[in-house]
Amino acid sequence: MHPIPIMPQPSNQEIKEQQDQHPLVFDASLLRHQLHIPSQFVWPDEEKACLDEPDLPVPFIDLGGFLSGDPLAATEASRLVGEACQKHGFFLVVNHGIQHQLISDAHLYMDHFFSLPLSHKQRAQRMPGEHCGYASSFTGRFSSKLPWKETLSFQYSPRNNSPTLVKDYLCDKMGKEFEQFGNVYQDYCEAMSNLSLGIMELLGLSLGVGRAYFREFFEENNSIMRLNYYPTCQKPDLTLGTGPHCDPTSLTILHQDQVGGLQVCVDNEWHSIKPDVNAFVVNVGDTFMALSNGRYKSCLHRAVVNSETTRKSLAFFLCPRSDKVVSPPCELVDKLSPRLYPDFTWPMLLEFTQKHYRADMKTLEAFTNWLQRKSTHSNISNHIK
Ligand SMILES: C=C1C[C@]23C[C@H]1CC[C@H]2[C@]1(C)CCC[C@@](C)(C(=O)O)[C@H]1[C@@H]3C(=O)O
Ligand SMILES: O=C(O)CCC(=O)C(=O)O
Ligand SMILES: [Fe+2]
Repeated sequence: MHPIPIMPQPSNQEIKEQQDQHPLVFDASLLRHQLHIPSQFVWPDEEKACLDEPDLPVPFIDLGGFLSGDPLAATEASRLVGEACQKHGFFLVVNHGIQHQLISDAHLYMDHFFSLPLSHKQRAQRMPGEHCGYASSFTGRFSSKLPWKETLSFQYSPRNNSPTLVKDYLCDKMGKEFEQFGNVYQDYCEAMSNLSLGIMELLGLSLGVGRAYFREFFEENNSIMRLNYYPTCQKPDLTLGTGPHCDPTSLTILHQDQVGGLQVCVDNEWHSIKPDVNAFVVNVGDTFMALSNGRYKSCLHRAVVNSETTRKSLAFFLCPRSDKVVSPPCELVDKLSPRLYPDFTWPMLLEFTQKHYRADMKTLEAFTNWLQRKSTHSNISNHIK
């Protein structure tokens, strides 16, 4: 019989020294057991989260009547949506028409993907400056306040442009055996895009620009789907799964699993959003805030992690087609409400968040200043020519 070699286990001090000397790799299968949290993952005191913020009692908006064409139900749903968007920019929807099976498949296939060994997931490695692909935390991208999460992101555009974009991307990166995996997310994105167009009708009604206005604006969208996977962490009060931010995108439709961890900031207080398997959390992002000329708020939120259970969320980020100019309809601009943001296109804001600025709670303000500086600069250079 051969003796089984027993590897001596490194002490926490040794782990700390090793990590301070070698480039950081977020391998969740190892890091989730470690008592020492590398300093790059430790958030400053003023941004540290409390894991059990009080639940926010938020009303569920029932979309059943609206989706089946009842005009009175549409008026009521748009009133509730409008109220929530003016106040804090997020709400929950139920009876949304998305098959329960599709949502549970989307969660199940996430488990398959993120349980793969790191090297296998890295076949889809996100490239510097790009927003799509697999990222194990953002170790090569940022050097501090790293998020305790792994993500897989991909682009989505509705059917007539590219009916198999999602599936083709995932199969191309991960191999042919990921065809079923690709089909699930292709279908999930299509369902999310349709749901978001319905919500755009409610937003249009509530803002008084008509039901069709934003639906048409977003009909051909260039959206992003992101799978967020938050491994357990031995010191969850030091870290954050996703730091405090407003989504730079237009509208986010999020499905969180039953673990809990999403928190939103309302009137300067953080609150937890209790998971509900039947509900989607919807939030306004910076691009829609600009489109509504500031009438609707881009919602400030974050995600915490815990020491017991891995958490998952599915985020669909609705974004305008690349060539659409983000400019509010004339009904939302007048003497009392002058233009708050300059015209821009989604690729300009996306590039800003991928190359110049890490998205946080001030992205839209920073982007506006950046655009204004750029335009002053180019006016000066044109003048000099
Ligand atoms: C366009 C995007 C950038 C981020 C992914 C989408 C929409 C939300 C952005 C993000 C989640 C905001 C918090 C910071 C961020 C770096 C993250 O923690 O993932 C952001 C995403 C990103 O830049 O990759
Ligand atoms: O995981 C969550 O609950 C929130 C994630 C999030 O805010 C994001 O991906 O933008
Ligand atoms: Fe977000």
